[in-house]
Amino acid sequence: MNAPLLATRALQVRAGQRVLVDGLDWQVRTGERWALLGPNGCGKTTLLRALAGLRPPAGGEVELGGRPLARIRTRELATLRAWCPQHHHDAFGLSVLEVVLAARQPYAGRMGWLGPDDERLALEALQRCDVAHLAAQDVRSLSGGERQRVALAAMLAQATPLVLLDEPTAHLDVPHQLAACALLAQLHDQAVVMSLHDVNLALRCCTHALLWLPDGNGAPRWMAGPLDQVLHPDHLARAYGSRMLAVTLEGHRYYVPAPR
Ligand SMILES: Nc1ncnc2c1ncn2[C@@H]1O[C@H](COP(=O)(O)OP(=O)(O)OP(=O)(O)O)[C@@H](O)[C@H]1O
Repeated sequence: MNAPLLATRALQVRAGQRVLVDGLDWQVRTGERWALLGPNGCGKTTLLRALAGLRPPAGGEVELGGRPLARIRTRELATLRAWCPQHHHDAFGLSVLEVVLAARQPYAGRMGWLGPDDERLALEALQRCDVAHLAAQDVRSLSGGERQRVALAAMLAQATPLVLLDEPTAHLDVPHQLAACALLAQLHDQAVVMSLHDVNLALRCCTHALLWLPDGNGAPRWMAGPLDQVLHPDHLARAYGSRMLAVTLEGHRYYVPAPR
């Protein structure tokens, strides 16, 4: 088994007075795709931001490639992990190609110049995300789904060993959700951690899951492991407070909420 790329040790994450994650010991390896699952407000985004190095943990540590995240400088960090947030705020009228090229900036030479290879990689990424035809368009004019696919293209262009995505399929229509899943499933040389609301998408494109479970009193527990161990109907019912039925259609397993 290869060494963990991302590891947390006794990780604690808080938001205000709330403890969202407590004592999390967890490891992510290259080739694995983890779904972060749990109800609204359980802490998926806050945990992802802590893993990305965008907020300090309240306790414990995050390690990337065996090094404490806090000791990795910003520029190097940008070559090690890509962060694809849930919301995109575009302040300037950059073209779509310029936005994706910005993801190549960590690899720029001393003068900050990008080369023809960077442009080729950016264009390839746009093509893989079905937005090459928008390359010259002002990023502020895109639809929600188009903007999301441009963000995925930027993530591909950044070419980092670790990819962290917050609800990457939000805003996408069903064919593009499936295409995004297929794309992420091809990233065999990278590790992927993504928050998702759709358990069935997780079943389709992930190998592992980290599932929020309520704890009667005190901090919640996050259950980590291979998908088929974690995504059990009983666990999902505890997490979401709603009974789930497992069905098999054309050889694929799906979960549907039971009628109340
Ligand atoms: N500074 C803060 N002070 C108090 N509470 C906060 C603060 N920041 C975030 N929270 C709360 O922390 C909780 C976790 O938020 P987070 O965005 O991580 O949840 P999430 O699981 O990603 O939710 P969703 O599925 O709705 O996107 C929320 O209840 C949020 O209101």
